[in-house]
Amino acid sequence: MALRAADRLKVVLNHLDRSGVNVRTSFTSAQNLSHHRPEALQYTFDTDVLSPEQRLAYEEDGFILIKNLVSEEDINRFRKEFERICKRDVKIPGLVVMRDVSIAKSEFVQGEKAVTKLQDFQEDLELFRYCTLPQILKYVECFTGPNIMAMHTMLINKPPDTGKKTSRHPMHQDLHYFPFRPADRIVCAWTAMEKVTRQNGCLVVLPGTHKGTLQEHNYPEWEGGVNKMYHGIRNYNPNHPRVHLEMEKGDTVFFHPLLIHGSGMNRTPGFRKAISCHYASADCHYIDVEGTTQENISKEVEELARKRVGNDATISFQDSWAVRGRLVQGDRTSL
Ligand SMILES: CCCC(=O)SCCNC(=O)CCNC(=O)[C@H](O)C(C)(C)COP(=O)(O)OP(=O)(O)OC[C@H]1O[C@@H](n2cnc3c(N)ncnc32)[C@H](O)[C@@H]1OP(=O)(O)O
Ligand SMILES: Nc1ncnc2c1ncn2[C@@H]1O[C@H](COP(=O)(O)OP(=O)(O)OP(=O)(O)O)[C@@H](O)[C@H]1O
Ligand SMILES: O=C(O)CCC(=O)C(=O)O
Ligand SMILES: [Fe+2]
Ligand SMILES: [Mg+2]
Repeated sequence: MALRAADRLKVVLNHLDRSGVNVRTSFTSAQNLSHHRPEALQYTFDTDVLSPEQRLAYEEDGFILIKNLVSEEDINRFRKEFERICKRDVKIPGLVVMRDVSIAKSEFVQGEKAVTKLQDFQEDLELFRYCTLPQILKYVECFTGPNIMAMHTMLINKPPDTGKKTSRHPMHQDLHYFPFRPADRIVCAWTAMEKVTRQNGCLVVLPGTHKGTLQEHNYPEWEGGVNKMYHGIRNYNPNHPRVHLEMEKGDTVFFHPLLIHGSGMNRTPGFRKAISCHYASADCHYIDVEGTTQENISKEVEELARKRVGNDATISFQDSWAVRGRLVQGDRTSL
């Protein structure tokens, strides 16, 4: 019988360990992204944080769940700040408050009940504290190396579904939104702000899909509507094995930007909150997405930027990321 890939990797590791070859990728190679790394471990660095089993699991699955990583106290503080923002007690530069499409386009609902997502909270000192938590960065470093940029921040407040199924997030790869590479030096940290279950629309992931390529994305043809920029994979295969990531408050999943994921609708009367940050190595570089599958999202982002800042200034897709990115560890070498 064929060995599972994870078992194959274990065999490779054991063999290399016994033969005295150093298989533990070091920060020396992390700093130089083009440096040769053993093929056995392509996605992680050894920083004495992930066990060999955890590294193999991430290599194999493209995600790893760490239980109880963020304290109750911190999460309660993030929740308070979210409430302050929704009540408009604070005005944060650059922050986007997004309402669910089915609510925004029909009823008039005020306050946090209308808010589906906060995006770009990098200027909010309290929420941005999430991105700098040492226990998060300790893990992030295993994927990005030591120079770390917080590139994209979100607080997701998945509302009870209105009946139109708009609370779903279609299956996608986050890399679709990012004009920087290499993909393996990007990681998302996603922390449950309360218990998340299949009932309230937990994350759904397709393990191993991080080993594939970036797929074509566009708006799914959903009768009840789709939220702005919620692109989904065009040829989504509903038969691929799925994992529902049920998590407790404070549990954190780290996942690769090519991992196909989404979330189902919220069938409960409560809101399902999560806070997340996408990190990238500061050594990553911007790419031109013209003529690629990312051209549609880049046009959409540039269009939205034009609406916000007016026609005179042009903000490119790449610029939109460069202005939001914040250094959280090491040196801002490139991004
Ligand atoms: C790894 C990354 C993965 C992702 O980030 S996926 C999601 C990324 N999504 C985004 O970045 C979207 C950010 N959202 C926004 O920019 C804003 O919320 C958005 C959609 C422009 C609305 O801005 P507002 O300031 O609320 O503007 P507004 O109330 O005047 O509405 C303007 C027009 O937009 C519509 N709208 C509002 N919320 C929407 C929604 N959720 N989905 C789709 N359309 C929506 C609204 O009906 C209005 O349309 P119209 O002009 O009247 O036809
Ligand atoms: N046609 C589709 N195209 C893209 N993504 C889809 C499609 N249908 C569902 N999804 C996505 O698949 C994931 C799972 O959706 P689903 O509604 O089945 O949730 P679920 O939590 O698995 O619920 P259930 O318990 O009913 O299976 C979500 O990310 C959802 O948005
Ligand atoms: O919290 C969720 O439902 C998933 C959100 C997500 O994957 C995203 O915004 O990229
Ligand atoms: Fe995502
Ligand atoms: Mg389902």
